[in-house]
Parts: sequence; C-alpha cells; structure tokens
Amino acid sequence: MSIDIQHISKRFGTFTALSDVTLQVPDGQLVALLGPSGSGKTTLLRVIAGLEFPDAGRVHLAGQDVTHAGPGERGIGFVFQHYALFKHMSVFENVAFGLHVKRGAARLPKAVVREKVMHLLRLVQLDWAATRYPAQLSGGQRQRVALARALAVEPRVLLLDEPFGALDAAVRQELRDWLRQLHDEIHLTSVFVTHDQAEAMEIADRIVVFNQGRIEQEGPPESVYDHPATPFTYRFLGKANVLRETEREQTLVRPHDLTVSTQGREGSLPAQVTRIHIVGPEARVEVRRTDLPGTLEIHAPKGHLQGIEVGQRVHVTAHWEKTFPKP
Ligand SMILES: Nc1ncnc2c1ncn2[C@@H]1O[C@H](COP(=O)(O)OP(=O)(O)OP(=O)(O)O)[C@@H](O)[C@H]1O
Repeated sequence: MSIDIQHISKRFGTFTALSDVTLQVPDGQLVALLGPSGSGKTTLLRVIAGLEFPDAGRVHLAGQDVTHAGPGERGIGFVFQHYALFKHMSVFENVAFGLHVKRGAARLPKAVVREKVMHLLRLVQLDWAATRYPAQLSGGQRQRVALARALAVEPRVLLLDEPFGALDAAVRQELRDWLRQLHDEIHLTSVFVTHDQAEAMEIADRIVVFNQGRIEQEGPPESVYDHPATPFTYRFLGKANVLRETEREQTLVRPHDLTVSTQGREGSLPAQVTRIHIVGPEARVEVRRTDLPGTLEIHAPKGHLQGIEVGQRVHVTAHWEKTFPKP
C-alpha cells in the first residue's frame, strides 16, 4: 500500500515539529527516517498512523485520503522501541490479542486463531516459545513477538519506531537482516525510524534525512551517502573532518578517504600523530595538523599503518573530498 504525505505541518503549542513535509513511499518500499533527536521523525510516524492529526496537509494510503481517519481504520501495524507485551499473557496469547482486537474474538473460530498465531510465530522463528511468558524471553525475542503481534492484523503498512534501539549490537544486526527479509517475504510497505545511519543504509530502499521538522534530503542510501546535498547530511551519515574552510566554502572529508604516510606527496598535508586506536581490523589515527590549526581523524586497515607511531611527523592525503558553499 503506497503512502503519500503532502505538505504536512504539525505544531505543539508554539513549537513546529513538522514543517511542510511531503513524502511518497511507493507500495513495497522500506523507508528509513533518519535524523537527530527531536527532528520530527516520530511525529511523522504518528501522523501516518493516525495517532496524531496534522495542522495542515494530507495523508493518503493506497490513494485514499485518510487524513481524518482514526488509527483503527488505516490497516497499519506498529512496533515501538519499548513495546510492552502483556506480561501476564503467554507469547501465543500476546500475538492472538492482535487478532482479537482487529476482528472481534467471536468471529474467528479458535482453530483459525491458533493456525494464524502459529504461522506468525513461525515467521518470527518463535513457534517453540508459544507457551513462554515475556519475562522468559530475551530482548530480541520480545521484539520479535511484538512484531508478530503487529503483523497479526495483516497490516498493509508497518511502522517501526526505533524497534531495535534498546538491544545490543549483535542482536540488532541479526534483527535488522531478518526484518529486511520479512518485509520482502510478506510484501509490506514499511517506514522505520532510526538514529543509526548504518542501520538505515543497510536495510532501507530509501533514506529520508530529517532536520528540524523538515526533510533535508531523501534518496536511495548510496545516492544520499555519495551525493550529500548539504553539510548536515554529510555529517549525519558518517564522521567528517574539516579539510579547508574559507568565508564562502567548507571542504569536508571522511576519515576513510584520508591516508597517512611517512612520505610527503603532492597536495599532502603535514601533521603529527597524536593517537592511534585499534578497533578490530581498523586503525583510527588522530593527527594534529602542523600547517594549520586543527586535527584530522583517519581510518585505515590496521596493516596499512606499518611504521607509524604516536608522536611521528607524517603526511596526510585526501583522496575524495566534498566542498559545500557556506549558507
Ligand atoms: N505531544 C507533544 N507535545 C509537545 N511537544 C511534542 C509532542 N510530541 C513531540 N513533541 C516535540 O516535537 C519535537 C519532535 O519530536 P519527535 O518525537 O517527532 O522527534 P524525533 O525526531 O522522533 O526524536 P527522537 O529521535 O528523540 O525520538 C520534539 O522537540 C518533541 O519534544
């Protein structure tokens, strides 16, 4: 089901949470809303869900105007970061609850409910845990139950607000791969909110970068990453060093687009190594420039650093940089 958001504005008192936001999500896409805290991502999700009504603008789902429709009329499933499962209900009952709410318990025969719930639990790979209670599950497993419950109503749109935010890195990775697969398997249109640019770039078809209630930039992950339109997007999608700055322009470079060497080359900058930090296979080198004030951070495979030590005078070369006009 496509989502069409046209010129949405939303204020809370005097504060503008969304300002003239227009966004189209074609049927079947998985879109990530990315941006700093308070930039309006959750508010937009709530407007799509019908939990919040916009002050201006319209929301269409599958071509139908639902701007004033309540959440129950929209065929949407939600998963939130701290999605509370019912503690006193088993995993099976939690998922079945979604079915009862949507259809009215009386209308679905028990055997049908059972079949549907077990199908959903198999989908989230938790059929073995049907009789367990939430307290007996890990955080990642609980989020999967929450997802099964959201899917029970057979939503055509799935909205996820930092669904894996509270989980540790390994579990997050596993769940994000799995979410991408699930999204494709059951042909959903999904919008998810995240702070994590790696997560957004890894699984989304399209990234929408928010800044102060407005869309700063949107596009496929590679295009937004390779062609950031503004320094804000550039900085939000990864670490940035300031290479040069004039009154009119600022030139930024990413740590992995810099190399460090004991030999000077044409265009290289003189610097002194202040810190070397090894993170798994990668070396993170911090240098203080000796031509101008400022520091640079360089990321390189650890093996490329032979002979480079803290205190050493080195030369830094930028291989790819991006210059932005100053506002
Ligand atoms: N019901 C409300 N009443 C007043 N202000 C609100 C309300 N809901 C949201 N806001 C404000 O609107 C702004 C945008 O909030 P929103 O939750 O959409 O941001 P976000 O980008 O999702 O942030 P986060 O990543 O921290 O969740 C925030 O400054 C928030 O304080």
